[in-house]
Amino acid sequence: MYYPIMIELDHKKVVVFGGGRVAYRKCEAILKCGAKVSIISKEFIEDFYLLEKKYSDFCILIKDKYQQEYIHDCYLVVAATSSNQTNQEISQCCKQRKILCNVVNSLEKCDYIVPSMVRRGDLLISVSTSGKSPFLSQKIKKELEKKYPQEYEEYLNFLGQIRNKVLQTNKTQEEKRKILKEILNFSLEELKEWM
Ligand SMILES: C[C@@]1(CC(=O)O)C2=NC(=C\c3[nH]c(c(CCC(=O)O)c3CC(=O)O)Cc3[nH]c(c(CC(=O)O)c3CCC(=O)O)/C=C3\N/C(=C\2)[C@@H](CCC(=O)O)[C@]3(C)CC(=O)O)/[C@H]1CCC(=O)O
Ligand SMILES: NC(=O)c1ccc[n+]([C@@H]2O[C@H](COP(=O)([O-])OP(=O)(O)OC[C@H]3O[C@@H](n4cnc5c(N)ncnc54)[C@H](O)[C@@H]3O)[C@@H](O)[C@H]2O)c1
Repeated sequence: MYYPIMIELDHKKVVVFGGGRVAYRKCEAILKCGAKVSIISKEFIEDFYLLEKKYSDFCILIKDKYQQEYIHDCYLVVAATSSNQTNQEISQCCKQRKILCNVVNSLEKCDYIVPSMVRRGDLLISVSTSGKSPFLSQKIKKELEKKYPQEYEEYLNFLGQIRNKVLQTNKTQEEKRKILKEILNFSLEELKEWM
């Protein structure tokens, strides 16, 4: 059974192998979290060059085939080449160096797997099928996107502000808990009026 965690990637060094659609999806998600990403591949799809522009201080594209020297002093690795043999070598190298590696073509070789995600600011809803059906994860994600629209970002920010205020009062622990639970019965508009 998998144990879910949220990893702080800000300014951490991540190495991704592969320059296709799957590597691109992984890189985009990792770059959004503020990591420094080196991407090594024999070829890159066009979108990578836009990504390199957008995250110029955080992203470097290296046109080369896999070599183990690239796996040095890094925090996370993604093996996303189309060569099963290469992905396996990357996985082995990471094991020796005790670096966590995601292997996109082999669940068994993964030290960690990536869930499907709905982000609304600081609200993160993630879905995983433990590798059984990534398409089901994607389907459930789409359902959740409808149930939790963009407004949840502002709503959560507001709840956070109210929580800080309530925690600063000299009410009892029990009273604070009661208020923080009850405010969830109100919509953003109602809370704004109330404040
Ligand atoms: C959620 C998402 C996140 C992401 O990739 O960031 C993700 N896969 C996504 C899409 C997707 N993946 C696949 C297809 C093609 C259709 C199909 O085959 O079903 C599509 C659809 C598409 O591409 O649109 C095929 C596939 N996936 C894996 C294997 C290898 C294997 O099973 O061993 C193969 C077969 C490869 C082959 O045979 O060639 C493995 C993994 N894929 C995972 C995550 C991890 C488990 C997540 C979970 O528990 O559900 C895990 C274990 C490892 C990992 O990658 O972390 C992302 C949805 C993005 C979104 O939310 O929109
Ligand atoms: N985990 C997932 O979510 C998921 C989803 C779909 C497919 N897959 C699997 O992911 C893999 C990649 O899929 P894709 O669509 O991105 O493939 P792709 O063929 O578009 O891209 C593969 C990339 O790997 C590079 N490459 C190949 N050998 C290399 C080497 N030795 N060193 C460096 N780079 C090398 C190629 O140049 C290419 O850029 C496939 O094995 C596929 O089965 C995984």
